[in-house]
Amino acid sequence: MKFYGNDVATLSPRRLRPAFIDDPQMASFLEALPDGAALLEIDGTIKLVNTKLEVLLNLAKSAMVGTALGKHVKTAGPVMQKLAASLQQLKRIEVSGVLNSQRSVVASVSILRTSDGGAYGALLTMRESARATKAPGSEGFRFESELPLTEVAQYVETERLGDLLRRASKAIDRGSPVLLTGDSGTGKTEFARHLSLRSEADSTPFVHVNCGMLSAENFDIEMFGIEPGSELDASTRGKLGYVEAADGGILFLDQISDLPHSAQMKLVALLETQTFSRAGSSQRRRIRIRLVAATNEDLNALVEAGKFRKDLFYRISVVNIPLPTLAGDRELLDLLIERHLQRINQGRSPALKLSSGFRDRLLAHPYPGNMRELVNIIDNAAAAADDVALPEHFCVPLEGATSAGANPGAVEAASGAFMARSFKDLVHEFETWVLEKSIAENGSKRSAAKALGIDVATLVRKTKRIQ
Ligand SMILES: Nc1ncnc2c1ncn2[C@@H]1O[C@H](COP(=O)(O)OP(=O)(O)OP(=O)(O)O)[C@@H](O)[C@H]1O
Repeated sequence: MKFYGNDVATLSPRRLRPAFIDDPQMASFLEALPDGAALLEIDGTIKLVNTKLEVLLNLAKSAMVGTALGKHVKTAGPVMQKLAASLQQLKRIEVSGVLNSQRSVVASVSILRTSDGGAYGALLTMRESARATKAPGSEGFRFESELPLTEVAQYVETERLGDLLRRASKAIDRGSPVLLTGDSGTGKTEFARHLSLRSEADSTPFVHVNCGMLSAENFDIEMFGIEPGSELDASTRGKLGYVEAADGGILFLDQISDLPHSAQMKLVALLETQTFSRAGSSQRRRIRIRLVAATNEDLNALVEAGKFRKDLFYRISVVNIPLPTLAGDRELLDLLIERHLQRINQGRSPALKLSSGFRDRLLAHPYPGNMRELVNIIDNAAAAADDVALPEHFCVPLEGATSAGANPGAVEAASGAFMARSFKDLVHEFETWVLEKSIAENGSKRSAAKALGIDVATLVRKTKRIQ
């Protein structure tokens, strides 16, 4: 009989009991869970959803209940595809990945079974994650979840950016490296993240490495990890390197021109062989990574000057994607202003409006800091204005810091003493003053970088020069 019972369960899957789903205690149980959660039939139909899941997926309950999990793959992204596939096979799964909303999540599907083993439903859970629970804790690794939700911009895609994205994802899908070039703040990092979502490649993982934070000494350990139990392994658990963490996905090498020379050579070997050894082990491991590199330097000039290896340059610059400056792209500027305003107003009452005077200033500004600068200017105005941003709320990061009397260079300039100094020294002194002041005022390098509208890796690199 039992055998028969199991057989019936296989032929005609059991279902969640309606009384179970309709019981208000069940809904309150789901609400009490610390994660986003949904109760599913084993055919994937969503029966109950808690509020946390609605927020994570940015989908209303009414849009989910009664529909198939697989229907939401487009909205949510490949994470959902994996969950739906594992449910079809009645397998438990835990996956991490990035939703289309750019939130990094850990999600699971657990099969609910009766005591005789028959599956009658499934529980889906999802929570926002530090993507690298499996990756090393190091300053050079930017955990996706370190970006607070409010800081993750909705990606704005102009026709030009769309073309570039298509070109780059084709290259990635062919297995070719992609080099993103463009001034600071032109959106290279954001572009790389979107590339990982669009590419046919498995979009998880996406490992973002700030090369400016890798030294020649720590390169092997950070990139290749430590073999568990080897003499280098203090913890006995080993350490996962960036390369291994990126296996099957994208390794994003940001500010690649900052890689130490010896490390450049090791990177060439990695790209040529697609193999590596963990520190403390001689065993070669094969990996499949897609490389996206970014720089705001002129790599050609660095090669000429002997500061960047030619062989690495040729390896990474197969497909070059130049990102436009904001000042040179009016469509991008208009779209960014509207989207950023919408985003700010989502949690704001009364909503912020831009006066025509403020808007004129936004349109006329040259944006040396590109998109990052625009975001800062609007955020500053949102903090200063009540409901209308007026021209006096237009404040450019650093503009205030250059007023006479505020910094040593300005004091010397006023007294004429600066004439005796080289331009380079004066600029260096001013930069040192700005960086130190900002770090002291903001409490950390990361917050200082944000306040100054520069990348944290750039700030770290510049402060290294000061020491
Ligand atoms: N297409 C986009 N739509 C909306 N916001 C964007 C877009 N691209 C970039 N941003 C925002 O602009 C800012 C700068 O982007 P990002 O960090 O990607 O620039 P970057 O070129 O990598 O800078 P750096 O060279 O200094 O590292 C970020 O706040 C980012 O969220």
